[in-house]
Amino acid sequence: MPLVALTSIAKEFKGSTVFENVDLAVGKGTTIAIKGKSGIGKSTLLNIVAGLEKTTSGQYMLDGEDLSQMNLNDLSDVRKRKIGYISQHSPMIPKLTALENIVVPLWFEKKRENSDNITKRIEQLSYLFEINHLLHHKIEKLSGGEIQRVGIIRSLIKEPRLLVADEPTGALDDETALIVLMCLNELKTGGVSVIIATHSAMVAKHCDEVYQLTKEGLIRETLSC
Ligand SMILES: Nc1ncnc2c1ncn2[C@@H]1O[C@H](COP(=O)(O)OP(=O)(O)OP(=O)(O)O)[C@@H](O)[C@H]1O
Repeated sequence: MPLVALTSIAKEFKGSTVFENVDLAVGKGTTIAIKGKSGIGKSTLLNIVAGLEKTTSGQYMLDGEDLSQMNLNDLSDVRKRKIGYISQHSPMIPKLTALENIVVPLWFEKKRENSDNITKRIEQLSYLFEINHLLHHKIEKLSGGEIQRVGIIRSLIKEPRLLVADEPTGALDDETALIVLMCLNELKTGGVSVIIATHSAMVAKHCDEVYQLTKEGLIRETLSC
């Protein structure tokens, strides 16, 4: 069973159709790139996948749960349990350290997880993403690529099954973007599925599957070697 299954998804804003007939199946540990011209609806589609927005019609199954039938409260609960989200500019608190920013999502947890487990997870991820030496540095002193890696670790702190990334490398130069991409690809080994909206051919090249979003649905591209 795929982790994500979208069937005939359509989205309208005030009666105007953004897209329709969107079908997508995302396996565990798979990275997916969604391309498409500006304004076609990539962010809207990712917001739906991230549980931030409702579909107008169609079915969205995530890990066996039907998100298309849920109200906003239940969607928020699924988001907390199963979905991580990053965008082009991960919002950070500049005067706090990288580590303090990473644990912000845990401030709002009713049930606190064992802090040894959290510390271990942050250590592992920060070594993996090569920012372990920066954990106690203030965010305002870090580069864009370093901040983006802090953002990815923060989005993974609650061990989501799915990471939704809206133009995660859009504000970075190619070299830094590649480092961030490598980090995202590393998540596959832990079974996390990643869906990335991007304009970048380089980003798409590093994903397992690439799709073009059109008004009539998603079209899979064949990858050339
Ligand atoms: N909340 C909203 N209310 C009304 N219209 C919206 C809303 N959000 C998005 N839209 C419209 O939906 C369309 C798709 O927008 P979206 O941001 O998803 O496109 P995109 O493909 O991500 O664009 P870009 O590549 O430029 O970021 C646009 O025409 C936009 O104006």
